[in-house]
Amino acid sequence: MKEPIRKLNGQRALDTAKPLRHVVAAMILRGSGAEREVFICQRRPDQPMGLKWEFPGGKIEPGETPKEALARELSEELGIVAEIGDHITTVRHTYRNGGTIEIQFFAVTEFSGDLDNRIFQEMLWSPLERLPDYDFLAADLTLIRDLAEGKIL
Ligand SMILES: Nc1nc2c([nH]c(=O)n2[C@H]2C[C@H](O)[C@@H](COP(=O)(O)OP(=O)(O)OP(=O)(O)O)O2)c(=O)[nH]1
Repeated sequence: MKEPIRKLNGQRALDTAKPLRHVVAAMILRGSGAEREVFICQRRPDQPMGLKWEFPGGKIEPGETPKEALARELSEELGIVAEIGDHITTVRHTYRNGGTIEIQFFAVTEFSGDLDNRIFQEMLWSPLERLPDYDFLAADLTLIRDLAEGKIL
């Protein structure tokens, strides 16, 4: 590890300080009460953190508001035109590779178009209490537990 860092001209601090990545993700909801379900997606095996489950979304691009970014991601990933609803929560997480992400979660209850799998391994509707059965990305685990226990939504 020492050799490649030295080659970077002594900029070790810059090399290790990765910028915060701003991410948005959707909780697409249907049904109510005990029937309430949320739409979840599994990453492909060849992606980083492959086969983990997540909420559809992605990184905010320069010049986008969080809601604009999420609407774009849902169009690209699922082929839907979504109305981005209330902000639910924001989570910060540092992955083992040293990268920190901040994820803003929004509710989506209205959209047009059929959910079309454009990039995922698998996708499905899950009852909230069944979410802990899926192997979610580490940043999502507290949220998953809170959703399953009825503490959020
Ligand atoms: N969409 C989504 N991303 C999540 C969730 N939880 C979580 O840690 N993430 C992380 C995975 C990615 O590092 C990042 C999402 O950005 P992205 O979807 O554009 O990134 P990506 O898979 O291409 O991965 P990369 O560019 O960071 O290597 O946020 C989640 O529930 N949904």
